[in-house]
Amino acid sequence: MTTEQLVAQINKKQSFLCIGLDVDLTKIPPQLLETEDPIFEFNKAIIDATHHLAVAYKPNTAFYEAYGIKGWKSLEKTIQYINTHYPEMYTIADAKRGDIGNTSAMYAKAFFEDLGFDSVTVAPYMGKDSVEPFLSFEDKHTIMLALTSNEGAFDFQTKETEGKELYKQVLETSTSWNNASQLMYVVGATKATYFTEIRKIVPDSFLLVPGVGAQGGNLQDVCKYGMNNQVGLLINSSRGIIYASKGTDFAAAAAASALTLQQEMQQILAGRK
Ligand SMILES: O=c1ccn([C@@H]2O[C@H](COP(=O)(O)O)[C@@H](O)[C@H]2O)c(=O)[nH]1
Repeated sequence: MTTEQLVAQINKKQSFLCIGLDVDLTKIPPQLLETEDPIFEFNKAIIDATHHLAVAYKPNTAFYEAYGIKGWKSLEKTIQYINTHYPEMYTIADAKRGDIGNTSAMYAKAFFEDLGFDSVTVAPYMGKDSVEPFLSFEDKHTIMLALTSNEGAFDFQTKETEGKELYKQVLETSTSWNNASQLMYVVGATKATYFTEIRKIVPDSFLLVPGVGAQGGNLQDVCKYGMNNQVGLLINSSRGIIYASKGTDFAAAAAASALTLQQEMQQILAGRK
């Protein structure tokens, strides 16, 4: 999916919500555990109930890899289900990959070609030659960690070297890489006050923003400081939506939780006019 197609979906749905599909078998309704593929059945119900309220789905691969081959199969079935039934949805493999060039090329092939995701998250620590193999795929985005939502972000990302914080160096340097227009960046919702500085460096880029909901990030603040004239934000909530209820009403409860965020987003979008 191109950036233009993503922006068109945001305008059409009046939503820039990304729903995180982080399936933990200890948290899903017990009756699903009796099915052959509980992870997929859970995802399918959530997707069918929420696709009209969101523009993106983000399975974090850790939640699938944790269950071995069965988990990877569930991930494959989930992305195939989205691509077949809701091809307008933007998909993010939250895998945080990145390695020497030839290895990164294989990661890119796995997520873009084999699984068919629109984008993948990548760690910037190994630099340009570890990220560019992802960027060489047409109409695919590479979402690089910039300033993460966790407390540990302050261990390295905000530390200064040569008078500049590391996350700013990551942002600035990456803008010169081949196909940099296909980069997006992860910035945590818990770091709302940093968005002004980030927008000075990457005014036009999309930012994937996790941390709303369970981690306590504030949607209004993120939008106030981080929104650009194309919206430029994908706000992710995982646990806050998919575990809204553990009962048989889990999909309806997820939809209600997604609706609350979508309505808040619609109001914010209306306020920009
Ligand atoms: O800085 C980051 C980068 C990634 N994540 C991931 O996003 C979701 C957040 O889940 P919630 O349940 O809404 O807290 C999860 O997959 C994280 O691994 C992040 O939180 N922060």
